[in-house]
Amino acid sequence: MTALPSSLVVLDHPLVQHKLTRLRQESTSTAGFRRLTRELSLLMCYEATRDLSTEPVEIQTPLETMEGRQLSGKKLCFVSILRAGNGILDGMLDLIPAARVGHVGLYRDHDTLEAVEYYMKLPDDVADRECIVVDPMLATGHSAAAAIDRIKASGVRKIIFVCLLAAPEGVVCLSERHPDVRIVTCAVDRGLDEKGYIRPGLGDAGDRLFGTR
Ligand SMILES: O=P(O)(O)OC[C@H]1O[C@H](OP(=O)(O)OP(=O)(O)O)[C@H](O)[C@@H]1O
Ligand SMILES: O=c1cc[nH]c(=O)[nH]1
Ligand SMILES: [Mg+2]
Repeated sequence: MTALPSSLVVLDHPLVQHKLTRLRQESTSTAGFRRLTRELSLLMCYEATRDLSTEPVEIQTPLETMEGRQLSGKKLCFVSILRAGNGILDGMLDLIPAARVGHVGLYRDHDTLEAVEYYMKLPDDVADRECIVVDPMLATGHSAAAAIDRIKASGVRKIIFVCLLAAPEGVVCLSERHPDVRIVTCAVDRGLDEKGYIRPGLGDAGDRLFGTR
């Protein structure tokens, strides 16, 4: 059994596990897969943002004034790893609609399993923001590690990586290349097969989200 790092958070909440099980099922339709991904994204966003800083704010309730709390500092930036990351992005933006968004376009070379970059656009002031990087799958970890290399090169200091499913190999790879990055996921599966797919997994997340296969 691979030793998993302390930077890993696995959401063992019953709602998360129920929805993840439905998501994995081959019989789940494209529409169902999208809806479940969105719902799981809300729950993952809740966990990923638990350390955001807040500040006091005086407000008026219908009955009296009180001191509430509001988020402080610069707003968040979500970074979606294209294309499957966009399925998670939708749910995250439901919860934090004012967040900025960056995109890193990567695909896995089928033979080498290395990440190949084809697009990159981050907000100009991304270096002043905390980034939550989203991609449904952490398989070998090459895509996530390459995306985070590029985001760090833009000066970002705090990054959290959020995915639906992880393989132990991907968790180890990402935490070795980026030990400072917290990983939030719904499950860590058994491992990778010879084609680099997560087993038992859920198949190709991009194809299931967008109905391309
Ligand atoms: O950890 P890794 O081994 O790098 O694999 C994970 C990557 O594979 C999938 O993307 P894919 O290359 O299928 O692109 P897509 O999102 O366009 O389908 C997935 O969405 C991740 O980005
Ligand atoms: O199992 C896997 C591995 C990488 N990408 C996917 O979409 N699924
Ligand atoms: Mg894919």
